Amino acid sequence: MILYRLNTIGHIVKGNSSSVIMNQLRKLSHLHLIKQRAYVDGKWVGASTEKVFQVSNPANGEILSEIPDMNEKDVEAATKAALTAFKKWSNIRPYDRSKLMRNWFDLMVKNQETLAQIITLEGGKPYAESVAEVNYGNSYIEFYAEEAKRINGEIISGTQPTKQYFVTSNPIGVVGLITSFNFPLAMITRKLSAALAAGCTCIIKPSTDTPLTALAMAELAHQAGIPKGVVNVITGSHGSNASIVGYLCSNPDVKGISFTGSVEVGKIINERCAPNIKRVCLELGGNAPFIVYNSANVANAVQSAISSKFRCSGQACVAPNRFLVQDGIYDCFIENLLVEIGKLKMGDGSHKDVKVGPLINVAQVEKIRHLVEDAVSKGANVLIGGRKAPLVGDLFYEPTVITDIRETMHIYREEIFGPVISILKFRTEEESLLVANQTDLGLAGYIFSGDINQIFRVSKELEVGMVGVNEGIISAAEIPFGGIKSSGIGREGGHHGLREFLDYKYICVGNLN
Ligand SMILES: NC(=O)c1ccc[n+]([C@@H]2O[C@H](COP(=O)([O-])OP(=O)(O)OC[C@H]3O[C@@H](n4cnc5c(N)ncnc54)[C@H](O)[C@@H]3O)[C@@H](O)[C@H]2O)c1
Ligand SMILES: O=C[C@H](O)CS(=O)(=O)O
Repeated sequence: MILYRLNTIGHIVKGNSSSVIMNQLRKLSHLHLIKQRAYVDGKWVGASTEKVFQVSNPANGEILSEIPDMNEKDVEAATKAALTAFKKWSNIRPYDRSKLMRNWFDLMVKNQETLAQIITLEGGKPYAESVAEVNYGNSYIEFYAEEAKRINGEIISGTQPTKQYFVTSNPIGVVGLITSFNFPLAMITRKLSAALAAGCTCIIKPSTDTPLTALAMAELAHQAGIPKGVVNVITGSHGSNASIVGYLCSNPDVKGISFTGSVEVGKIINERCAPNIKRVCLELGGNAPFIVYNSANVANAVQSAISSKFRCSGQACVAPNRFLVQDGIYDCFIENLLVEIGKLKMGDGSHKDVKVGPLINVAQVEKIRHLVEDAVSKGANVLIGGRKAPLVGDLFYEPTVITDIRETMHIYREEIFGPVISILKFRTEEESLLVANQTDLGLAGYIFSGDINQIFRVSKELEVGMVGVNEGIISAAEIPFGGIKSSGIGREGGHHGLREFLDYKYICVGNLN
């Protein structure tokens, strides 16, 4: 049988690359969680067409694996499996759901190193960041394994003596979970854990660029005893995503879609779900302002800038996108920032001293290049970086600081999603708020100030879903993560995240005496 392999740039190459791939897999053989099949109805399966696509390491282009390039027929099979499983999963005792989720959590913790290696291999982020992501992602499983036991109803005391009012919370049914490339474990557990706790069954469509982590997680869910059909993972190439996700959006048996990704694709999904009035939760792009006032602790502001900006090489939805620095501490902030950026080492994330890895693909690198070149052509100044790093690898862009940003520049309004700090100087608080809110996105925002009155004033006025005050890393399993405006609909994490997968049912018992 000649295997047709659709590689990531869409060309069909005939089957003699299997030796390359098997050699690569042999090198990874200790990574027992690297899969070459998708996971449907408790079984490891290929695509009905036998098509595959390749997953590569963005640090060096090495092929890591070939996995199924699936289509609507494959998604239909997964949907049927999830529908069958829902009847039982939604009716087992919450304590039993909780126990199975706890089993999965324990296996995810036990396999932390292998999971982190897979994240670094397919996503490129430094290994230490991958370990942090595994811990962060696992905290959602732990949190919702507990929440599963506390999904209670209500008894409402009414004004009518012959009636008694009850409210129950019930799982919405089969849900589609579609996730982005940048946090391939945490973006899944943030949705999947809440959905499982609520009693829903799931069809996961991970990013085409980083699917291996999802498949590894499915293996551990299988080992944990989570029943067949409860968790399903469908994989697809860039050319297959629209049909796979379109099927999930339009099939009335799928009662909700939880999507993490770009605003552009989020809008497509929202439109596709509208005809069925399907529940949607959209976690979309950001354009976070990072405002440093004259009263700020500059050392803390600089360290926070580095930690929040260069996480995943700047490819984080909550990464600061526009740095607004007040005139009184501008020079001090810039001077200290350049010193710290000069310490950052770029390279393959599997090397322990690397702090900045590659971007995920050529499109991302070219987007960054265009944003910087456009800004420079309109008067911006590059203080450090500002160029690709071909000597390190095709997908590397140097950590960059660019100043004198103006409204006419694309970098002023667009989500950068790369290792580029763009800085504007401002004079007054009013000016900072005007610039900060001058975007149709509203996910996160950051304030660095020593004035408590200013902190509360600005926090109130910032048009975002989440505010970091004197802190650059704000995500946690207990909090309602999400944004406003075009950054999305709904929340993930905390008890708020459960509500995305639950419906209320009101029961009125009358004729009582
Ligand atoms: N708000 C959040 O919680 C959050 C978290 C992470 C990333 N993001 C955002 O995600 C974006 C980066 O992630 P990305 O590049 O993976 O996003 P993306 O929108 O390109 O892809 C997201 C998912 O949709 C799939 N997809 C791509 N094109 C599709 C199409 N036409 N139809 C159906 N599905 C399609 C992808 O395979 C992936 O699984 C950034 O904008 C970032 O801000 C937001
Ligand atoms: O990219 C977006 C993620 O949600 C970032 S975080 O790890 O949740 O902060």
